[in-house]
Amino acid sequence: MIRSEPKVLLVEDTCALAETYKAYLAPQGWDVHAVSTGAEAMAFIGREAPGVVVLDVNLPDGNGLDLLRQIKAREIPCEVVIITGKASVSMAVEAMREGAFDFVMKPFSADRLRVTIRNAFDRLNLTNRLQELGSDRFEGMIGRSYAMQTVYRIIGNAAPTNATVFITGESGTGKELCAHALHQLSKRSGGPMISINCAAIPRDLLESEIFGHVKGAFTGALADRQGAVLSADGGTLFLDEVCEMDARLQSKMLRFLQEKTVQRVGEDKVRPVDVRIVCATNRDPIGEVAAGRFREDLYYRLHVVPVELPALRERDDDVILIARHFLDRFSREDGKSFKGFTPACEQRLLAYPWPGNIRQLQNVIRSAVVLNNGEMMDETMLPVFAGGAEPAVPVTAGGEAPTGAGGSGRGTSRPAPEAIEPLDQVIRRTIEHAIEACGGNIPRAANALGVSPSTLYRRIQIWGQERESAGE
Ligand SMILES: Nc1ncnc2c1ncn2[C@@H]1O[C@H](COP(=O)(O)OP(=O)(O)OP(=O)(O)O)[C@@H](O)[C@H]1O
Repeated sequence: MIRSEPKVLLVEDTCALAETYKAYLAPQGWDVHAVSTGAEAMAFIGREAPGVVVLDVNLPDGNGLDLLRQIKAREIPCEVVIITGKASVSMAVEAMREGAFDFVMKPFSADRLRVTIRNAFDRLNLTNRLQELGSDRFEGMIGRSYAMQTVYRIIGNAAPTNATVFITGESGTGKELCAHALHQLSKRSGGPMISINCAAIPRDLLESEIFGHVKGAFTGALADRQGAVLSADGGTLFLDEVCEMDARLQSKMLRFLQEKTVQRVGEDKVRPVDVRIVCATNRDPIGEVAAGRFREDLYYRLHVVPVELPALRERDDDVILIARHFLDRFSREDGKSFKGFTPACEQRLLAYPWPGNIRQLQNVIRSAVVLNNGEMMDETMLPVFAGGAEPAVPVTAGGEAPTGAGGSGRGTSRPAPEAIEPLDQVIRRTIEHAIEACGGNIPRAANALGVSPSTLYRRIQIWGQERESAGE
């Protein structure tokens, strides 16, 4: 269980500076401790579990980045704020990529340090709330797979900052939903969020859609248009399919990012704007740069915090959680009485590769609810499976398939309904078998099963809790 006491650890080897920071933080009522080396810091963290660690990048026994990596590798539940000088700012940027909450550059005011630490505590509290909820939802996103937990953590860390976020992922993986989460969790959530799909707007109109125009600037400019950038002032601008911009627009975008000013088409006036950029693509942006279709300098300007959304087929059993959510929602909306999926149907949902990801899953379930009736949805109601994707029969570590699992493929003989083993039971037996076969080594068993160790730890925890509540 994550602890969130307002305990702050300062890791700073210059005594005078440590005392100054302590004095800065004294009025906040936090329990502030200072140590001067990385080794002392790790010992303190292990013993006292501070909520926030404020870390100088230069330490006598290594650098702050190494310490940050140790904290992250051990999954220690705390937020890390990096203190950096001008000379080591690139290390601080690297630290953000490695999961630091924020960095403050020397010299900084007492207020800057206090606000950053307060934000870090807010972030930690939010994370704790999510942990308590079992983390299967985050700002409208459903899923508790390891891959999605990582995404939630990056969103949570990036949201309160002004850093540009670059979201990649196949079509339908939730890139727009992710952009909304970033806006909602930011301090800009009271401001506007403007979305522009660069692929959906004709290329010759895109510039004025983004930057605006004045009446008469070109044929068809019948009235002034503010444009997305000015409309997003004080908020977030989401540029979807950003790789579709042509070369001219890419240069204009680069200038805008450098100067933070905007000039509408046909107007001399330059206006300052305060906009946070989130962009997304389902292309491979590096490939687009290599092919000369996307400017490298623009790519690096935009690619500050990358978020990679995994394909649905890479999210363990999230597909079931999401499918149940859609089944429930559409059943309610359409006045149907579906309560769940049959075990065989869930196996087919898990086995299917979902090339159109969550959008495809949503559409498939929507039409199945409209076209069918009953309490349990079975695989015959989902025509997407007619293509013949075989169900994912969990294979035990010994190599054999457990009895009663699967067998619902078209053309194979069906097992008797009473022979069907509940999916949870099949999964549990498979996992227990794998752990036994790997001599109790959970990471090795996870590797053999093709899931993350945290998936196994989570399941083991749940079984423990079930045993406890059953009084075993
Ligand atoms: N984790 C999730 N849980 C529940 N619904 C989701 C999740 N991710 C996406 N969705 C839903 O799936 C649909 C597609 O999501 P979204 O439009 O964000 O995808 P996208 O990656 O932006 O797609 P595209 O690349 O085609 O623009 C939306 O209806 C969204 O609400």
